[in-house]
Amino acid sequence: MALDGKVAVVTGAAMGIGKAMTEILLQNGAKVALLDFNETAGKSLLEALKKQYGQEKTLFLTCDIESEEQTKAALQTTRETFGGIDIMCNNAGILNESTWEKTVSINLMGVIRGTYLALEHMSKLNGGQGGVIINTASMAGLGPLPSCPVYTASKHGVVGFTRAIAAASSALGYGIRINVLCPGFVQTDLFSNIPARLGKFSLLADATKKMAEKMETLSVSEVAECLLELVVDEMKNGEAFMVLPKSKKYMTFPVLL
Ligand SMILES: NC(=O)C1=CN([C@@H]2O[C@H](COP(=O)(O)OP(=O)(O)OC[C@H]3O[C@@H](n4cnc5c(N)ncnc54)[C@H](O)[C@@H]3O)[C@@H](O)[C@H]2O)C=CC1
Ligand SMILES: CCCCCC(=O)/C=C/C=C\C/C=C\C/C=C\CCCC(=O)O
Repeated sequence: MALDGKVAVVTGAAMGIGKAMTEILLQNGAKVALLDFNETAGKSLLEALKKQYGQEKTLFLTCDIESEEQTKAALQTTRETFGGIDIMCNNAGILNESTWEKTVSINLMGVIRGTYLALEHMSKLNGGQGGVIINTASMAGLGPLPSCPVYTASKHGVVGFTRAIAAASSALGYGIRINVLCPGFVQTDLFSNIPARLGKFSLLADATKKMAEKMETLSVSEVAECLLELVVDEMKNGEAFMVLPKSKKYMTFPVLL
């Protein structure tokens, strides 16, 4: 898919990986609606992006993806402002093993919500133009991160949901490709204050830091490059793309049928 003139939505766009995704989409000619519940960071980023890319290329919408009403309204406003939605990046996520229900609600339910609401605008069965949806999981969606059982569960959920809805999209003719990104450790706010995020597993903080040192960390722009690959490559549907500093690979899974 060529990005010039296309319309993208990025959740969790104010900081970290979402910010880098927003920037790479803009650099490649897309218009981007930035959704985030951090209004201060979102508005400040918007101001900088408008100076760099022009007034008409971006939009910031305060949106908590836990809220059906706010997410629905944000997608409607994006469509009314830019004329449609071609690319949906369900990226917002948290890591907090203490408030574990919230971790599941944002990381898994937020991705499902964002996908279903985007399909209403994008699916060819609803009169949409088709397009591509990219969900952000993690390497913890492919294997266990012992210090973060609930985060791990939420990310496995994102991988499973994405692969199944991608197969459904293909079988039912939605005209939408749906893929999932699975990065290793990335230098962002989420990857800071680790003991405080782990709750009853804080004793495993040192082991987690050692694991991250051994695997090495990614920059946000390395992850954004992989998002771009999944967006532009028309052959990619239902893929789980594992991204590490020195290697990236499309995962293979057991064939069930
Ligand atoms: N940093 C890392 O090591 C890795 C992160 N990931 C995933 O990448 C995604 C982005 O994470 P980072 O950029 O690292 O985190 P971050 O903490 O730097 O940025 C997350 C952004 O999402 C927003 N956000 C959080 N909850 C939200 C909600 N309910 N509604 C709207 N916005 C919300 C935050 O305000 C923030 O702007 C997450 O899904 C995370 O699980 C995946 C692999 C590794
Ligand atoms: C404090 C931790 C921050 C967590 C952020 C995050 O999502 C990082 C995850 C990094 C690694 C995930 C850990 C375990 C994955 C294990 C195995 C994957 C196996 C893949 C394979 O090749 O089969």
